[in-house]
Amino acid sequence: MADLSDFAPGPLPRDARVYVAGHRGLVGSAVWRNLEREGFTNLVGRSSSELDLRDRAEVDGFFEHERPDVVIDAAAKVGGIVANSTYPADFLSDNLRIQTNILDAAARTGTTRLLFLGSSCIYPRLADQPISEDSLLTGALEPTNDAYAIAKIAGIIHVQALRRQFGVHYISAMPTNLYGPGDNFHPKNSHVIPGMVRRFHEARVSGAPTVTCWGSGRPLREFLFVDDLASACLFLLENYDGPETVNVGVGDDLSIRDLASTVAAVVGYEGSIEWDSSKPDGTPRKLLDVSRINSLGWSASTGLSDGLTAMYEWYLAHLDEARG
Ligand SMILES: NC(=O)C1=CN([C@@H]2O[C@H](COP(=O)(O)OP(=O)(O)OC[C@H]3O[C@@H](n4cnc5c(N)ncnc54)[C@H](OP(=O)(O)O)[C@@H]3O)[C@@H](O)[C@H]2O)C=CC1
Ligand SMILES: C[C@H]1O[C@H](OP(=O)(O)OP(=O)(O)OC[C@H]2O[C@@H](n3cnc4c(=O)[nH]c(N)nc43)[C@H](O)[C@@H]2O)[C@@H](O)[C@@H](O)C1=O
Repeated sequence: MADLSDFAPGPLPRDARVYVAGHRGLVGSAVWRNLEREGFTNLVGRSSSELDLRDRAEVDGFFEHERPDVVIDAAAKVGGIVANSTYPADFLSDNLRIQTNILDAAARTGTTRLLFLGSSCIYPRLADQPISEDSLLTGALEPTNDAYAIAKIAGIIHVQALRRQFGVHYISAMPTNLYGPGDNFHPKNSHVIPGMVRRFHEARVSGAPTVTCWGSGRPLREFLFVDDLASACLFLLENYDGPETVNVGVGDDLSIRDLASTVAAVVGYEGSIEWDSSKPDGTPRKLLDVSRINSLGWSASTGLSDGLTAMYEWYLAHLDEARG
């Protein structure tokens, strides 16, 4: 294994020991697939039942034993707008513990490269659009996910602090809203795209004349296909070594109302769509400025309709698994 203690842009050795935290989740499974495709031969993963990342002693023991060279942290308590507003204490506490345990253990046991994943909800609710990385900590957060956002902001600062104190090559990236194969299709706790895919699919199959979606349909959101994020993760580990976080998105957005029509078309649902205004809208707009990652040489490659089609094919092939 080559010495990775000095950063130089370029391919990581394919025999580097890479720990993908959260390797069974939406992001972690895509990262794992991409690393295998790229020829990595020494991957490490643990499910939450094998290793509870909230438990500091367990995490210390795991790192002492496995001593990964590279860590991609895609483990977190994750959910859509309703899950975030219903369980804020869990989103704050679980995520602070998971990321703190991983970051401290990695630095202590000699992990040389690490990528921490946050989320675009770390930025102020009314940040200027598109949202640049410099908007961090310049205004009040969106209340439906402030607890989760504060945990993720702590992760960014923790990465910066470890770089300053120990000189490690750890970085962070902030993805926009994601979707893809292996998503969470829970009817209440999921994000908007898997929630809609499931609802429109079930309505088409049952012949229901109406599907009800949440909120006003007016908020604007940007959506990144998860395999594109997986390629960005490897790209950043191989090409970026700075304290500032890096946004990962596609650079354009659409209204939730237009998203609903697009998902309905992909699924083949032809009934009407109604809106439940008792459900929260969340932040009015969340479009990332992706010029930093674009100027480094990476951009997203999967369009929304292609990504949704691939996701729906996966859903149809994994109906039992997807319904939990
Ligand atoms: N989905 C999205 O739209 C977005 C996600 N992100 C970020 O991407 C990352 C991954 O999210 P995503 O893949 O969607 O989430 P998922 O819920 O699909 O996956 C999360 C993973 O974390 C693991 N995990 C959770 N709690 C624990 C624990 N206590 N101990 C060990 N492992 C645990 C789970 O393991 P297991 O399956 O074994 O239980 C699971 O594999 C997160 O940091 C998230 O904030 C950022 C922006 C948007
Ligand atoms: C990734 C991101 O995810 C969350 O923030 P969010 O962007 O608000 O994400 P969401 O996907 O849940 O909703 C987007 C919009 O869509 C509307 N909407 C319509 N119908 C459904 C629906 O069926 N399900 C859901 N979930 N939303 C729906 C919904 O009312 C909202 O206006 C945060 O937890 C945050 O922490 C975070 O990081």
